[in-house]
Amino acid sequence: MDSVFGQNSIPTIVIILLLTSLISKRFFTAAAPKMVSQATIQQVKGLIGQKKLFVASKTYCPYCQATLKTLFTDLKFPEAQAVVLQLDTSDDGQDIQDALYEINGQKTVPNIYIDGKHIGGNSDLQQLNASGKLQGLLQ
Ligand SMILES: N[C@@H](CCC(=O)N[C@@H](CS)C(=O)NCC(=O)O)C(=O)O
Repeated sequence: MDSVFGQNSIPTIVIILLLTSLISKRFFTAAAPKMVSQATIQQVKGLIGQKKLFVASKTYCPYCQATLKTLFTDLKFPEAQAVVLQLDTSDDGQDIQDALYEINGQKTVPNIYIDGKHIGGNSDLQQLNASGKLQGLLQ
């Protein structure tokens, strides 16, 4: 019985499969996060644990400004107890952002930690503040 694909169907199917595989590999490779060295990941983990508060920020980011205002202006958290990194103005900012993504799966800034515990972004911080829990965490 003839195949529904007709003659030469097998080579055609093989070529289609190969092309599909090549195209999808290209897409998935482009979407995959950049590889970060273990050394950078360890360095960033060190920065996260260095002080009570860690914020990875960008100077132009309105969510970061809101977070910094809440922490340092409204709640008067002492700047000396915080590590605040401005990723867009530092040479290794992109590496740090990639490492943070590897560590906690968050791609955006601000990327906030308190006592080495991942808080999340600005919306998470504002929720904690609105619920009255943030001040306790910062004590
Ligand atoms: N829902 C997030 C929004 C944060 C956000 O969108 N940040 C932007 C900068 S303003 C960002 O990180 N964009 C990607 C990037 O800069 O790599 C939050 O509340 O923190």
